[in-house]
Amino acid sequence: MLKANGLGYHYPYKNWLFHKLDLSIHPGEVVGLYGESGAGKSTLARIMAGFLKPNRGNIMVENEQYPIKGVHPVQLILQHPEKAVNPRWRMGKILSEGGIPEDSLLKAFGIQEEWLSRFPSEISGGELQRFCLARAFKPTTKYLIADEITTMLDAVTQAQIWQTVLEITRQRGIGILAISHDLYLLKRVCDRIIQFNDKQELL
Ligand SMILES: Nc1ncnc2c1ncn2[C@@H]1O[C@H](COP(=O)(O)OP(=O)(O)OP(=O)(O)O)[C@@H](O)[C@H]1O
Repeated sequence: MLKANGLGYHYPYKNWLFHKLDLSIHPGEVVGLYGESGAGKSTLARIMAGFLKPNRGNIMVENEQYPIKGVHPVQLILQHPEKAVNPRWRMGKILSEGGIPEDSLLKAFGIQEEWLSRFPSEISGGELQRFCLARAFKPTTKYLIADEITTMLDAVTQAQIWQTVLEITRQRGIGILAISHDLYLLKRVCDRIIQFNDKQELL
């Protein structure tokens, strides 16, 4: 289980974004996080993925407390995949960073051989997001934090990507925290949805 207990975070000299937040995701469960712009969703995403230390509270993944040593079992996927890749590397090198993904993953995401020799600027945003997802599904990955991962994509690509993500996570028992301000999307893909309320606490 991925479990956050009493999390609190504020940026320096700012008010608390959240101050006593409990959240748990079971293996294979898809949990939606819905909230208004600026509520603190992306900040929470970075904390859950271990990139940012909370001011209070703690997080456990499979009974191990953060910070995690070695390859992180919780992988973060961002809205803008271009921010998650080295623009000077070709896609083949980006993909194999931290281990070469299985062929079945590349096939599932429809990643074409010819894209591997291109730079990130030479493929579309949707194609780049497929690479970032394939890279995130390492053998050690247990949870995915999906922060508005299809917001910038057209409806058809959005549906294709989510279908593939859900197929893989179901097969592997991977849990997802799906963050979005698109309640319609969350209702389609999630087992349950939680939201920040006026007091910036989870309902
Ligand atoms: N590095 C930072 N330093 C100070 N304040 C920040 C920093 N990053 C974000 N903030 C502020 O913290 C608040 C929460 O930001 P965050 O990006 O987590 O919200 P969000 O719910 O993901 O919003 P959106 O849906 O618009 O992406 C915002 O008011 C934002 O301006």
